[in-house]
Amino acid sequence: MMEDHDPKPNTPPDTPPPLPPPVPKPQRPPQQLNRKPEEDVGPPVVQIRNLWTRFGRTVVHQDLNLDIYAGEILSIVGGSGTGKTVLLRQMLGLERPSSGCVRVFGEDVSSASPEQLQRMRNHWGMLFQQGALYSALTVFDNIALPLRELRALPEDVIRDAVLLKMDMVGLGPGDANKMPSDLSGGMIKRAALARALALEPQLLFLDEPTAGLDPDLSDSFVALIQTLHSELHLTVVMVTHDLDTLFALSSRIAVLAEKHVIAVGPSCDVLRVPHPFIKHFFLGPRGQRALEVLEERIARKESED
Ligand SMILES: Nc1ncnc2c1ncn2[C@@H]1O[C@H](COP(=O)(O)OP(=O)(O)OP(=O)(O)O)[C@@H](O)[C@H]1O
Repeated sequence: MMEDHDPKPNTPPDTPPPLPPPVPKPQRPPQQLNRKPEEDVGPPVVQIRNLWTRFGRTVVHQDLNLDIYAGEILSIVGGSGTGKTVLLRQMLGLERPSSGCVRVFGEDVSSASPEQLQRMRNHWGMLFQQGALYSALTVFDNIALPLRELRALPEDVIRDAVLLKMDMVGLGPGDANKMPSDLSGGMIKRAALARALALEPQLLFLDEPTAGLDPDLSDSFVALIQTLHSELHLTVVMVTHDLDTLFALSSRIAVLAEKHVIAVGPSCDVLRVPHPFIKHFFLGPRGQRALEVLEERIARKESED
């Protein structure tokens, strides 16, 4: 999708023109990757414009721009300290940028009042890496919390909604009264995902969703996210260091380096950007292994289709 359209030579089919000598493709400057997917996907769900973040004299983001479109899974990657978490927190309205703006569903999160933010948050869900569940509440009460906070729903409606969400993430009614300390790592993630989905959000934020899971649990959690993403028509914004998760889930990847987004696009396009971080992150031994797994998955899917 990233290449410009080559004009077709206007010659009759029986007289093919001689093949020109191969011309090396010019390297695209990375910022040219920063454009929307080709299909008509409407206005961005998340729009970040000219964003600067400073902590004292430290500049973390410098004139950062990023658009996230409906229905995609956009993953943010970058080296340690490049500001991925801060950016996620700014999208959630938990931190304000020093300047610039972050719009979610067209509303400016960066200047919203606490009341406006609360209303906006009812349209998105968050799965945090840590502190996923309240340890003093049962699984049921953790998932019911966002519904109860609305102060508008009767308990029987809440009960049905919670059990439905538990079923969606693969938890049974027998898990409802368990405490978080009784759950395995994979079940904690599933319960936290159920809570993130409690208000039926259109937008889901995931911070390191598979961190701390062993490879099998990680694979099944990735498969669950894939299923929910397509069944619920979610837009997903994810921060992850895990290359298997990244390649398996991402529609597009945004790479943070040098204080801004140096490339954003499908993984195959981002991998071609000649930047030292991209080479190091994606094309080292870990990246090669994850790519091989991805290629196997694609080949398997193609042969099934
Ligand atoms: N409240 C704060 N006050 C001062 N500096 C901060 C604050 N929050 C974040 N930072 C700094 O901003 C930079 C970006 O932090 P952030 O946590 O977003 O990085 P990250 O890309 O998520 O890193 P990692 O991959 O290691 O989690 C870091 O240098 C961090 O120390």
